[in-house]
Amino acid sequence: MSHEELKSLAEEIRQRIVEVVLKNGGHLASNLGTVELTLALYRVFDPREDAVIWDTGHQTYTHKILTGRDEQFHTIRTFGGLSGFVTRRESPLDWFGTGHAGTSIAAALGFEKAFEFLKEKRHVVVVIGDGALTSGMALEALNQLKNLNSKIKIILNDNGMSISQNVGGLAYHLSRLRTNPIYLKGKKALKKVLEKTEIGFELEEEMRYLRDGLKGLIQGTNFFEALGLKYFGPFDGHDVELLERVLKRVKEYDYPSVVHVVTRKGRGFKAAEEDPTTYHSASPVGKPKRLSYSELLGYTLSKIAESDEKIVAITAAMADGTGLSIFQKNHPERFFDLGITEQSCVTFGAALGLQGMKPVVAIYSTFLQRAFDQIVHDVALQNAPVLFAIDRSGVVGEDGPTHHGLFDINYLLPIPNMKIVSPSSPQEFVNVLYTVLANLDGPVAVRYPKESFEADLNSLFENMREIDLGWKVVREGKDAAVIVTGTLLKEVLRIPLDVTVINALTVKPLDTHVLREVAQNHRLIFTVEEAMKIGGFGSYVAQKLWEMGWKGRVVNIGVNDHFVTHGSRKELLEMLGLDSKGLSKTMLTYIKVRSEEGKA
Ligand SMILES: Cc1ncc(C[n+]2csc(CCOP(=O)(O)OP(=O)(O)O)c2C)c(N)n1
Ligand SMILES: CC(=O)[C@@H](O)[C@H](O)COP(=O)(O)O
Ligand SMILES: [Mg+2]
Repeated sequence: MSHEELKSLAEEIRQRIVEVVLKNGGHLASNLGTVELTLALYRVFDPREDAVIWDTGHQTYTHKILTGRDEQFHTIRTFGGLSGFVTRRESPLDWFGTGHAGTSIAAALGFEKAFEFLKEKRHVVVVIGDGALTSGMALEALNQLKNLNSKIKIILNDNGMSISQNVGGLAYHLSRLRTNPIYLKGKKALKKVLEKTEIGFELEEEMRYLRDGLKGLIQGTNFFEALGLKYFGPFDGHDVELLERVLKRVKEYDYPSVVHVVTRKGRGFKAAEEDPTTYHSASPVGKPKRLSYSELLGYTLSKIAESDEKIVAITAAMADGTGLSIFQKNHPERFFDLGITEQSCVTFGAALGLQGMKPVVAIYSTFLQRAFDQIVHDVALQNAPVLFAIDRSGVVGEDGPTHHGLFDINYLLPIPNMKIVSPSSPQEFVNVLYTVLANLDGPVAVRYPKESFEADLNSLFENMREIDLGWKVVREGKDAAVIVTGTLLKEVLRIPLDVTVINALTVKPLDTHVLREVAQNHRLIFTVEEAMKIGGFGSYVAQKLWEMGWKGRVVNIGVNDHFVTHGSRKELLEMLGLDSKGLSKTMLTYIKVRSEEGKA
């Protein structure tokens, strides 16, 4: 394929991505940045033979289009359609499934060792973004490459951005490499040579020139070389021909190598180039804008922090997603973005809390999984006052199984000192934050879903007050009792059955007073939660009921023991039987059984 043909193929792919993502939603900016890089990569490495490991996996739409999924591409992120991430369920050319950042280099090392044991001759290539590179996992694995005699090739896709501006010392180092005049001069020089000669271009010499030039200019250490890796670049990541030549040469190297390529997030789509943060994870066009729980967190914390200067907020590279960018605008000196470092965020929060501050660590439920040990060892064991704002708790929708927040109740429940609260409505959410921050004396997790709603902020703040975090009986009925935690309360209240409904605001501790009363008046109790059933809220309630010596039947409703696919949140709740229709059906079945048993 000629250079011109490649260029027009890139353009065609780019247009297709824009068209589909504007309709389905998705990671537009990141994908527009990797079109040429992917084309060059697959002209040099064969993903059927060589293990190509994508970090995070949100930038792989061109990879999908080029690896046999062009026809289904229009279904991406829809229920039953292609995943928005890399998954082995979808293609053998998706070598290593991902959705969380930072796993690629450790996985690549594992593949490389396996190929050595199996005596298979394959190259192992990583594509990792500058944001993902700052995560602990990536840095830990980078540190092992030399030690393990690795030869993996790492393509560092540097666009200067995580979801928002990339932060930290490494980001600064990369920006210095990117913006140095030798690179800019070298880029022009390379271009000239390429224009003049089709063959015989000694790229290695050019690369050496760049490398040595950079070394001198940077005065001191290149981070990658200090770790014993060969560093090449930076190169223009939108120049397919140049990248192809670079990769061909690097492929032959017997060293672990980093090829630093510079790309532009949102490339070719003006709105995304100008605002890559908004277009990082774009909503479908035409979706009405409502207030989300994340934004409500940002507004509420900003408001409370006006009169409480102890409050500080911490994010792991998700300032916008968690709504903390709102807090950042209002209280910039009390906002911390530590990059993709969930573990560090939790430990940083623990220490702040132990010194009398009121840290709010806002992390998506799925990413907080990374920091389990820090929650146990640094926070709970020392009873450090930390408010965990656990966003995207429950099913998130289109991002699918790597991103659903279905395990938080289950991993937090057994931790001593930990309190867990699941508000059922925006007003309750505001009041819970207010109450918890006014009384913060140990770890408290507040979990809320990826949901939006019509809301009047003024009215929410007018009604903001300290509340009792105990359970409330919100409806009386005779056929059964339903104890529900979180925003599924609204689904339960739509059920056309004669049941008592209890809003279980706290998952831990259980409100044993209300539970005892409910147990006295009912022989059938349902628990409802948007979380895994095994080891969840329902099991905890059941355990308490047995300990009380209750003799009735308890039925736990939640997510069964399997991973949940992608689709809209509505479709998934329906599929899981967690919407009012599904809940009603399950409950009716047991109510009938119970009444038959009563007759017998
Ligand atoms: C462990 C973890 N934390 C946070 C995220 C959310 N996240 C997804 S992509 C991203 C930014 C990644 O930046 P980079 O690797 O530079 O990729 P780019 O989008 O810039 O191409 C973040 C923070 C994640 N996927 N995994
Ligand atoms: C790839 C990734 O992990 C994030 O970009 C995530 O997809 C964002 O999710 P939200 O759109 O729910 O913020
Ligand atoms: Mg980036």
